[in-house]
Amino acid sequence: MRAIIIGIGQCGTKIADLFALVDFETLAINTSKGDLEYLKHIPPERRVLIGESLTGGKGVNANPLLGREAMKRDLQIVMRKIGSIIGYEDVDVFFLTFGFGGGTGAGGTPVLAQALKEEYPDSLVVAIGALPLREEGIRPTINAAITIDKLSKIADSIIAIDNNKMKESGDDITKAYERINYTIVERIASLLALVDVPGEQTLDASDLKFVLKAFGSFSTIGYAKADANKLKSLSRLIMKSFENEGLYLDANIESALYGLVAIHGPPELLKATEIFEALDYLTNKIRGKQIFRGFYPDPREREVEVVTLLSGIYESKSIEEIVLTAKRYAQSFMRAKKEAEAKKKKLLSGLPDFDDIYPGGEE
Ligand SMILES: Nc1nc2c(ncn2[C@@H]2O[C@H](COP(=O)(O)OP(=O)(O)OP(=O)(O)O)[C@@H](O)[C@H]2O)c(=O)[nH]1
Repeated sequence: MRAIIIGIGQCGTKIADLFALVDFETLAINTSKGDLEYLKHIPPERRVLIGESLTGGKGVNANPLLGREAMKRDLQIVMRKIGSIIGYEDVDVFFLTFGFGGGTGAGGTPVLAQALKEEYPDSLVVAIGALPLREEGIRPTINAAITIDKLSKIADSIIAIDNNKMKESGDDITKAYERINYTIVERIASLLALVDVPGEQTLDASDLKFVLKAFGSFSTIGYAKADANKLKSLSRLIMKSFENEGLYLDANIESALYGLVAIHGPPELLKATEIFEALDYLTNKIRGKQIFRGFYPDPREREVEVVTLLSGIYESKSIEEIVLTAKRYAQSFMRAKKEAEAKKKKLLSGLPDFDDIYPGGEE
């Protein structure tokens, strides 16, 4: 299974940087030179500054029009860089990490996603984006809603992470982002690490690709972990991984089409009856009724870890709130603009031109 992680913008490159720390192939793309320099683990030759002629390397200040233009202008450089990383071996999935609320990520990601789909039609393009916090105001919400709409027509899946759900009250924002990013990478890396690994029942790259090829709908990844000597019920732990508190998006999992569950832990604890009890429950719960499963008994392991990927989700409160707020705002903004234009027109109508008032200059 070959995955390439491409971070776009500040949030996206910080997340990609953590993936680099755990040895994934990564690329960082940003309009801000300073933010690119700040990365710790992605090597300098895997960092691409875009839109320098547009922004002077200073970022786009949450303006997705500039983010889009920056990516368009330097798309050839970006695609050449991606081509040089790929070489001759196929890529199964491109994961694009970004923040939905900013300018570089929100504007640039759909442009890159489209180019990747055209150039690598056999690879999946999966967007992993952080949704803005409510307190950030209306602009990030609008950026997010419009980018969700665009990506839903291009990407195979959108793994949306709701910062509101993941932020704990009292968290300072930098710490909160660090923790959220770490959680995202831990979950996705744990899942990818189990694909193609020999186990009692193995998940392979084609299972994961099947689940992620979900028509531009939403996906979410759940997670639960317990100390082997403290585990009371494995089926309860598995169910916890796809209950609301285990997921990082408010989503109605009953609306999911596909699921994939990977369970890793000491062999004596991976009891088939308990696993099947939980997986039957999940299979009956989701609309698509298809669950892929992988069990990985590992005698060295002292923890039981469950990663659950649910895809084909069309009902999510987190997404609905953003889209409806953006739509309400856009409608009232356009109404206000129309009223202001009508007022201006009324106020200015009936004014003469200069030559109606002043004597002509040709006399
Ligand atoms: N989870 C998470 N979200 C983040 C992080 N940094 C920013 N965000 C969110 O992402 C959005 C801003 O995106 P950024 O990546 O900072 O912006 P950008 O794409 O670099 O675009 P510009 O800064 O406008 O050039 C906001 O809505 C934040 O809530 C982060 O490290 N982790």
